[in-house]
Amino acid sequence: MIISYKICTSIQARDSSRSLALDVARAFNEGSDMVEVRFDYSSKEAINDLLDVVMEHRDRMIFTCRSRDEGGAFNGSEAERLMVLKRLASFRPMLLDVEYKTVERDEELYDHLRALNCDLLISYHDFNNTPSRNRLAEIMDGMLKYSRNVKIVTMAKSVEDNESILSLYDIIKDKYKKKDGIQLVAFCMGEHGLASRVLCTMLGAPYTYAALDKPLAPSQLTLRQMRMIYKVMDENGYAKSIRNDRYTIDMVARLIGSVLHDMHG
Ligand SMILES: O=C1C[C@@](O)(C(=O)O)C[C@@H](O)[C@@H]1O
Repeated sequence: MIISYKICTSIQARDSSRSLALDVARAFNEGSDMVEVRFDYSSKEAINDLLDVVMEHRDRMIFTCRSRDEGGAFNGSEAERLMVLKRLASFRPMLLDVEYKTVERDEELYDHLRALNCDLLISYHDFNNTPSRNRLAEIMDGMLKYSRNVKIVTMAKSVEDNESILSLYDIIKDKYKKKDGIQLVAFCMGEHGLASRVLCTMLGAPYTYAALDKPLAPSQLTLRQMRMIYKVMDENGYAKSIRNDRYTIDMVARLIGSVLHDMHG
């Protein structure tokens, strides 16, 4: 395999620890490199039991409890959500995903999480549109003050939005040094953004996201679909010709369409 890519499968932690354990096992068996556990789908009472069953894999896991205003499903107050985040951090997963907006407005939370020595993934989600390239770069610079691990996921309204979001990888290369160790995951959601979900890892993202079955975000592909798309790209020698331009994005979008068609047809 020439194309190097990693996939993080997003899993909803609902209240049954047994089904969470089964889903996690399935994701790893089906070739997922990492798992994102979405604790915003569980009640706060269930969290300890759920943590028990994922503990052994925590060094390959991203934990999060996403706020409702960034696409999450948490059913308690904001104070309760912050308590959950602190609890999750105390288990020291590979990364704890916390929204940029949350750490920006709550320095105390940020200091607390840092004091627990938990590596943070600072995230930004926009479910309405994709800001301009300049605005995306500004957002990313602000996020980098909090962690070297950052994630920006926005809604694509047009094919051009893929180019905007993927331009962040060039900015990282031009503006920062390798030794800064910045790990950026940036892609678009929505049907128009599918190519960026696949291309991001080929342009510098350490991993992309996939669903186990049902998508947890607009147009999230499944782990099986993602793996098949990369396999076909590899077999057809795509690695050589990958750039962030309209031609590549259209080519990859067409390939995704035909792979999905063949898988379901
Ligand atoms: O930020 C992301 C990416 C995502 O929104 C997606 O579109 O694949 C899925 C979320 O679970 C994850 O936290």
